[in-house]
Amino acid sequence: MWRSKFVRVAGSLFQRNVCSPHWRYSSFYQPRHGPVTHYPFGPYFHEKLLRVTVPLNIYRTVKKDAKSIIDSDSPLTITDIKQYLHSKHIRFNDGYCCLHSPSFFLPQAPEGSGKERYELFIDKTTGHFFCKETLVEGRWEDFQDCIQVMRNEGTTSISPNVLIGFPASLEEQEEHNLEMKEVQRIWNSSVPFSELMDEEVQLVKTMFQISKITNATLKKFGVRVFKPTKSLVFPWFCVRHSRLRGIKLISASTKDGLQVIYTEATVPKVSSYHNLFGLTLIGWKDSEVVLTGHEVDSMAVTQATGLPSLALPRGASCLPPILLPYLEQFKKVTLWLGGDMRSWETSKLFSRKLGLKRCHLIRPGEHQPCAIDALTQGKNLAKILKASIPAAHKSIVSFKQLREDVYDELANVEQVAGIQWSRFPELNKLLKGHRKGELTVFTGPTGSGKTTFISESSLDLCMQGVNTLWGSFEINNVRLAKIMLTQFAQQRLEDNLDEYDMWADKFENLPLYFMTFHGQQNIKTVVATMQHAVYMYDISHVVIDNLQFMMGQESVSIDKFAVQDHIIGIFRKFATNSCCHVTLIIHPRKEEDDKELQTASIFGTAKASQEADNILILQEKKMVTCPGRRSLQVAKNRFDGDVGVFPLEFNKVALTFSAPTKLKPKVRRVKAETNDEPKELKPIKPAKTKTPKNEKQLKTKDDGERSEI
Ligand SMILES: Nc1ncnc2c1ncn2[C@@H]1O[C@H](COP(=O)(O)OP(=O)(O)OP(=O)(O)O)[C@@H](O)[C@H]1O
Repeated sequence: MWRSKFVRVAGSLFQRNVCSPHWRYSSFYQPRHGPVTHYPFGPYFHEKLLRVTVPLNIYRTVKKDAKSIIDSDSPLTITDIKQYLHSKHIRFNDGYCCLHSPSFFLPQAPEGSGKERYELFIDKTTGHFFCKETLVEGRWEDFQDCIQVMRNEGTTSISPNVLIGFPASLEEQEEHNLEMKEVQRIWNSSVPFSELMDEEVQLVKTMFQISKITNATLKKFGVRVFKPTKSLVFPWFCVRHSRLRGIKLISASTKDGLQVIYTEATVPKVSSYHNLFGLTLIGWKDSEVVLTGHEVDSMAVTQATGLPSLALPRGASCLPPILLPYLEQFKKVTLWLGGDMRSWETSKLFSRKLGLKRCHLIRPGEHQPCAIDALTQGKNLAKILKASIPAAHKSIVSFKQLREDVYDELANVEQVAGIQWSRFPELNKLLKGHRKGELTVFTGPTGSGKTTFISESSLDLCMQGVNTLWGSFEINNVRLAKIMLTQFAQQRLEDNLDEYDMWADKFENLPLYFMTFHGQQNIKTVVATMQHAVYMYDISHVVIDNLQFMMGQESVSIDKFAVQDHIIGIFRKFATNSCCHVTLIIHPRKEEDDKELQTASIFGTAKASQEADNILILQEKKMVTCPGRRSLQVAKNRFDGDVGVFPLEFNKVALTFSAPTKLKPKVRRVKAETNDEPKELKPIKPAKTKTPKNEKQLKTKDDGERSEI
């Protein structure tokens, strides 16, 4: 569907093709036929990523379209941004994550008058800009457009309404209005603690384990109680206008009359809920902040220490770059995201995003739990904060600096082993868990169900909060999402269409993103997109289906295995540097009818197999007596060396491989010879130049043919 957007700039209407990567001003307008999308998050890669949810933004509309692919271009760098600003004589200060510039959406104070306010923030990584005063935001291209318009008009400022010319669709507007009504309704019917009876206050505090939080603190942070659902209500106020923008509800319920379960809900939905809880209490002179993962932790910190504290909107799961401008004023940021190893790992990653030099980390441990627990246990929070360690590390360290880390690994064996699959306990037994920074190579015969299996296993992790990015080059995103949704609902939704919205609503809230690539792709572009996704959405698991789509088809004379090794090396480096797990699906290089696949069936040389931390093979034949049955072989496991095989049962209705709980399959362990070398690895001579007969015909499944190599 072809749609255009119109932007009203300084009184003129310019047609804008938001799909074009090079669109600038009207004279640069390049019409291009195809679907139109607009993503507000980044200057370059925004059209290569697709989230399941549609973030609602009143200034911008965001459209989902699986086919919105743009040609490759060189990524934006901080040097590009600075050079542009210099060339246009735009003043700026270098901040931690952003460049700060006087906002051209406000009347400009004369240079050197001392009245200039550097309220416009330009993200150093993406070029995305945000004016804290007017709340106008946009892409780097939009920034350049505004400058161009001002130059043409001979003005030094521009109306903030310039970017409001992108109307949201009626449907989105309606959804937004409904959400705001809901926010107001819940807020108006919620009760401040001061209006509750003493017994009620005690009951609520006991239920939410916040007995040590005083009524004064709850009042200061504006927390209320919504009686109909027995929930705590945390407000999201706009800092500028004190307007209510959203709410977070935390409800408590009991399971089996014993265990208390807390559930969280936000309006608007999580993807657009960008509240830094506590922001309204921050003064412009504050130069130090404690960043926590939960609202109650922030309240505990402020109450116990008097220090400003902010809570991230989605806990330790992500730090959306749109929040970074609000953290620029702080010279010291202490990350105290929780009391477990996962929060610790995340705080190390977030400190990279925030600027290592200003970040300090609280190391979780028995004596340093999360802030609310520390308060409840009567610990000295100021002392814990004082013991925080600088995030910046030196290139050379001694064991003295490592000893605490080593102790943590020994004392938290389960957490170090990674996230556990809930649908595949056999994988937990062999691999022990899913860990950040590893490279898993997955193979299996053509059409054996590789995509189906990895789809379910990645969904399993995603449902547990692992931020996941799919690069599906073979089947399009609609088909992939359909498979995942079926696996999520564990039923044939074709026969239960009335349940579609209910499942889709739940599915939409998963931290799941798709690259919009399809067919052959350049590895550099793919990796750059992955890097962007890690920055924007804190992705910790990337699935690539499959490597053959990055191999290129032009030159038949190139040694294909050398290319494959090279690509595996690139993914290895990405996994390590970005602390992100990469699962790479690879077609086997040879399939012989009567033989099981081996590690050597995938790789050209032993070097490539050494790069992988885990090697998984979906075996189709011979492993079990019943023909057509599948089993999963863990052929390499660098974490602890355990390898083995277990049968898989395919459920055609739910498209799942996970066995029903009653019939859990048994794992057959195979002792690995070494940790690093797969058991059945044989030295293989690199293949010569001959291309397998049908390799040249590599096509996407949507081209109507299966990929065969
Ligand atoms: N164990 C199984 N038994 C029968 N059908 C299966 C099984 N696993 C998957 N399928 C079905 O086979 C088809 C192909 O599955 P899938 O695309 O996952 O295979 P693949 O190994 O990724 O294929 P390719 O080698 O072409 O990439 C799908 O329609 C899927 O539902």
